Amino acid sequence: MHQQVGQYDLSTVVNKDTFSETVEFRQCEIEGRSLVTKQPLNPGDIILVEHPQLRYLIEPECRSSLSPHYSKRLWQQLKESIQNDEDFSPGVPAAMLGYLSLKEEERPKYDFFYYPELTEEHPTVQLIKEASNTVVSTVPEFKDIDAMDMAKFILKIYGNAHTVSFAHERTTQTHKKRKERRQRYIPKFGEPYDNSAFAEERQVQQRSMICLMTWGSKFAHSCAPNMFLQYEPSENVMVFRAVRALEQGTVLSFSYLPEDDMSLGGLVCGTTVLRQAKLRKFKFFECACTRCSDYDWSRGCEGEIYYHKGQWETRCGVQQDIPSFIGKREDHVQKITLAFAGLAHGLKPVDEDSLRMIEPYMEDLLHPEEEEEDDDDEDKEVPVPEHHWTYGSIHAVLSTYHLKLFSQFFGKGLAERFGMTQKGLNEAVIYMRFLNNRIWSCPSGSPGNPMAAFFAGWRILTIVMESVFQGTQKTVAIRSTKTETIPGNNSNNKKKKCNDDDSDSSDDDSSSEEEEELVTTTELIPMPEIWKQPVGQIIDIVQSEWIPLVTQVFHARRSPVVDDMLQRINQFIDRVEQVSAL
Ligand SMILES: C[S@@+](CC[C@H](N)C(=O)[O-])C[C@H]1O[C@@H](n2cnc3c(N)ncnc32)[C@H](O)[C@@H]1O
Repeated sequence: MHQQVGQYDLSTVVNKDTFSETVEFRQCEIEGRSLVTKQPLNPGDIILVEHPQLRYLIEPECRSSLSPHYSKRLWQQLKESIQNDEDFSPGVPAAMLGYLSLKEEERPKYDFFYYPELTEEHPTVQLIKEASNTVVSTVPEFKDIDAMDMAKFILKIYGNAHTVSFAHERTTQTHKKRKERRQRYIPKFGEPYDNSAFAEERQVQQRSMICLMTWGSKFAHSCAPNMFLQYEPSENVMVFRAVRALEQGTVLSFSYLPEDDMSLGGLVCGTTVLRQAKLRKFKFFECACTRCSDYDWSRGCEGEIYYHKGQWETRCGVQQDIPSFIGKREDHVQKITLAFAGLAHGLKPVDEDSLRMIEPYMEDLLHPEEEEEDDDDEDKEVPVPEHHWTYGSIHAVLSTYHLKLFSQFFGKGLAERFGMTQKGLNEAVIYMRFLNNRIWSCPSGSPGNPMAAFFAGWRILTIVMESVFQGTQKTVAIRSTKTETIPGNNSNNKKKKCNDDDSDSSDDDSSSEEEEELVTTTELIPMPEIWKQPVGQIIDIVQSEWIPLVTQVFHARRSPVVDDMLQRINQFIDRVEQVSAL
């Protein structure tokens, strides 16, 4: 089967011509029906721009065009139908509301979507069937619904839809005032670089929405995908771009696991076992992508032993200490690292006790204390291997702790006295190198996931940038006289004059005080010598790898979010250059 996409409905596709020229619809051996390139493509080429066929909020809070049937009572009843499984709350209730909003005549459109057979012994299939039966027999709004048709619809959502997060700004009185204050500051101090204080003040919440795409759902999944997808809320379109050069006849893929997940790369940076478990549970298939078929590089096995398809393979001899990390202890370390990452990155509130534990706990994972010789060798703790993904996450958490959390809780002065910034910068270098060596590309030479590595690294880079900005400037208060605000006058000279006046304040003429006001301004100060090496190493990675990749991938169609990221990186590099010259 080689079919032209034009034989089907292209009404949701924005770039109909290029989409039809670029891809064809084929039955592939591993991935089933898929979209395959009809011609060679370059990184950044736009493959598909598509409006969702259906979209709704995952967690609605009021009745709106995105959830026309919402009511507090109904939502509660639907949630109760799946109360035994946390993983599915609120995905299933939201899909049920989505089904309720479908018009009868729209239903045939959903025949084009793949779903697993209802007879499958798959736990998700069973759960969705049971929940649908319960709701139809107990909730009045659903009494005329065919339970099995709704179950099929929910399975189609799970199997095919995309979850997109978008910024949602809350506008309460306080926030309005804060916004105004921020606007007043911008002309004085410039745009803040993710100054998280401002980010919190703005109260921009991330909301999640389900988008079902007619054609976007036909692409295969890969953990080392050849496309990157991004939702653009301003146009309500999903954009699929090539991330590397592709030959004619290549199966197009994106990652069904979110790559722009900023919680340190999430699953895409995790082990094959974790990624496959998630895809099995929510997408109903065993992933057979190149990264899942390769050795499991994120398990930290190098040189001698490889974890491959559930068992150890050796080339030359056995290294006992590496496998001993896999298993119970590995699971434990993963859980702890992820919990701390959640705290460190503001996903959960951090209490002081956990904060105090972060550093010693992470250090102990990296360098476990030597235990007394024991008969029971099996329980002997080994350091987290250098190439295990949790090793990367541990350094990301430590970097965040040193650069941000410590000073937030115990004060900036103390942090500086303890050399926290330098420690944090060193940790950031280790993490960013880890991402580039392990996730960006696979050590076997097969492609990795550079976009996921970029987004995971961005989380740390913003913290690094913020620390360097803060550490290379100081705020000084100066007196300024209103009468001196002559257009075209050099403001620096003006400030200098005021300072000079200040130094001789004993001679101040008190009659002029009425005309003076206190103004704050920032002055650049040199970067501490010991920061220079890690900051230079970070800039090397960003300049040699990150900027070229992102610029290439987004060149044909710009993205406001990515433009903003690049602009902030460039401002950071400029700042480092400026203060180096001081
Ligand atoms: C969203 S659908 C993709 C379109 C689907 N092939 C169809 O016929 O409509 C996802 C399904 O495609 C197949 N698939 C996609 N990527 C795969 C992969 N990396 N390994 C194995 N199967 C894959 C699986 O059957 C999966 O359930």
